[in-house]
Amino acid sequence: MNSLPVENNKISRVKIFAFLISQARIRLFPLKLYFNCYSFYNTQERHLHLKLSLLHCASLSVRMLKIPPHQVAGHKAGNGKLGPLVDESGRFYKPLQGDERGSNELKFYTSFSSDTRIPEHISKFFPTFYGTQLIEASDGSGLKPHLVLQDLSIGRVNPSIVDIKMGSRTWAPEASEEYIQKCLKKDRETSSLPLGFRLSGIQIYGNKESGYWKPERTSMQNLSAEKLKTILKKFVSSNTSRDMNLQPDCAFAATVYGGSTGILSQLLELKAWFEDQTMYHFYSCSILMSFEKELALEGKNPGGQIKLIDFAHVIEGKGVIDHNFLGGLCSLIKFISEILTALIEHITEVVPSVNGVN
Ligand SMILES: Nc1ncnc2c1ncn2[C@@H]1O[C@H](COP(=O)(O)OP(=O)(O)OP(=O)(O)O)[C@@H](O)[C@H]1O
Ligand SMILES: O=P(O)(O)O[C@@H]1[C@H](O)[C@H](O)[C@@H](OP(=O)(O)O)[C@H](OP(=O)(O)O)[C@H]1O
Repeated sequence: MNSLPVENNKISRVKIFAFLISQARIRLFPLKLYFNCYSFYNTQERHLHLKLSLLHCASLSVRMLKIPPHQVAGHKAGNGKLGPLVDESGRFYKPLQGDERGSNELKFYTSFSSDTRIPEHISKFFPTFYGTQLIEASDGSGLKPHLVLQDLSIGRVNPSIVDIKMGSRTWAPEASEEYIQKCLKKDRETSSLPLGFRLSGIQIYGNKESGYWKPERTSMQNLSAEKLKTILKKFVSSNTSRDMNLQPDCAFAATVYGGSTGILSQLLELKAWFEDQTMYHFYSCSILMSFEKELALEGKNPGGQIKLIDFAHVIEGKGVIDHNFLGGLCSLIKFISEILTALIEHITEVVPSVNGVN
């Protein structure tokens, strides 16, 4: 788009007035304005009009930024802290951390989003990357660069979400000795080392009355295999958030974890790629698992999905399989498969006796 050459193209006061009026009614979609309104504008004036309208809309959307309502882990905005923000159009703004974590995550998104070697059935597991943008930081420190990502919770009303930090080891070989020691300690003290992943944060929707069950994050990180399986069962159970201490009934396991489009199927698709790809090593990356329980309650598809997030510690794979991530993924798949197998065994035990066969 060319900018308006002032000498050749004087804009009359009437036109400027008309433009200002249109700005007062700016809720109209700018393209509609561009094509339908003010036919007395010439092309260059219309281009200028469109540019200003878009700028105005951008500033409106910036004003509507808010703290993500469904964030379960990581650095959080609020109380003067720096954290991600979302807008109503479905964008998630993650502040670029000032050190190499920020530059590394930006490097990853830039390279991955234009990497033609990534098949579409794999890129769908990653948030869409829209570049970076300077926006007012949540800690009040002024304009700061943010990664602009697809908001994975957009359209969800009451999502159940779990952030699963993958791998027995959460540090990349290039990290500083101090950082390695910090991570080593945490990996040893949590389920990361023995089980290949840890639950970084979780929220489980109960029902309208009881709302969410959102336990203290640290209480979810060092679970034994048995307790971890119970949490993954609770995730897909009909228990309200007040009766989470009761035995989970796995009422929605089949529709959320099972089926041809369910979470297990998606995990297996991801595993097949990890068994082959040697381009990246995803240290400290998370799988975000979510679904909408109310849809399951209504007998509809609850939209179980997995997405990969947090790429601050991703490094080049240099032709080597990412055994660290793959090991964690196989372990997670085993947990979910066992939950589904137990469900099938339970049904085959119960159904014949109901029919009087046994
Ligand atoms: N694209 C996204 N859309 C919606 N929610 C997201 C998105 N990315 C992250 N989140 C939410 O934010 C949380 C933290 O994300 P992320 O791990 O990227 O942040 P972080 O501050 O780097 O975390 P950490 O401190 O663990 O390194 C996730 O658990 C999830 O709830
Ligand atoms: O070292 P970094 O890159 O700055 O970020 C930390 C890292 O992602 C840890 O894995 C995370 O622990 P979790 O397993 O709890 O997510 C920790 O959260 P914490 O500060 O809340 O412990 C983060 O601060």
